[in-house]
Amino acid sequence: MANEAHGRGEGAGLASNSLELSTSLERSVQTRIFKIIVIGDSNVGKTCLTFRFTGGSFPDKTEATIGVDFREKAVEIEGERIKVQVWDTAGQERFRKSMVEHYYRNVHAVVFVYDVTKMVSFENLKTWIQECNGHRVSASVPRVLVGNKCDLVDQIQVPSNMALKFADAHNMLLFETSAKDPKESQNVDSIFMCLACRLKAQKSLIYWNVEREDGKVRLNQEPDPKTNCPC
Ligand SMILES: Nc1nc2c(ncn2[C@@H]2O[C@H](COP(=O)(O)OP(=O)(O)OP(=O)(O)O)[C@@H](O)[C@H]2O)c(=O)[nH]1
Ligand SMILES: [Mg+2]
Repeated sequence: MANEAHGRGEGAGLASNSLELSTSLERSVQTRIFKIIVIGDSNVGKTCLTFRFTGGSFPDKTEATIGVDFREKAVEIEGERIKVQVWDTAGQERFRKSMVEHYYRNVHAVVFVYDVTKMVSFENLKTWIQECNGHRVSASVPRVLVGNKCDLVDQIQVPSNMALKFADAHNMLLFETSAKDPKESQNVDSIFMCLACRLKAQKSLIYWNVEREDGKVRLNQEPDPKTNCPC
């Protein structure tokens, strides 16, 4: 009897375990991952911006990024849990050469960054856009422009109207912000959240995270032209 009772108990345990497993599997299968790459000259603050978004703080010290650093943040948009995977790329040519193909492969959105206190970093945006276009990034992949280091008010070289004109000409939204200034942290978040909202509406740009299975599955659905993006 004792064995029987024990046996029954085990069975119930198994059932609840498998229920838990399937629920967690379902949750993980349903998590979409959006790959967003952050591009721009060295020293413009790409690492600090991605750190601010994913970690909520400004790093005390950074070193030039070598290759790429990945940072992830789970966000919830209209009740859906989404993983925003930020690819913080190297600005220095020697540290990025071998990685460039990987940056652009299956990218969902691109963030171009310049430093508002360095005109040359703004002028170089043309080259970054050319590189991006050269890697067959589709026109439907959303792109935004970010002018960083706005806290250095006395040193600003790139006027807002010039940046806005450039952004308009390239069909991008412009964010002027500071990774350093804590008061700007919401603005930094909105760069990535705005892109995530747009991507959520584009059903073709979906990667499902099948954590317990081999790799990721790409779904080929038609894009949904309707967007709920608030920006
Ligand atoms: N004042 C100010 N300094 C910043 C800001 N963002 C970054 N910095 C500083 O700018 C320097 C470069 O920042 P990083 O984030 O490492 O630059 P990066 O674009 O990642 O550079 P690479 O990895 O070489 O491509 C660091 O000394 C940061 O502290 C900002 O918003 N304001
Ligand atoms: Mg960096």
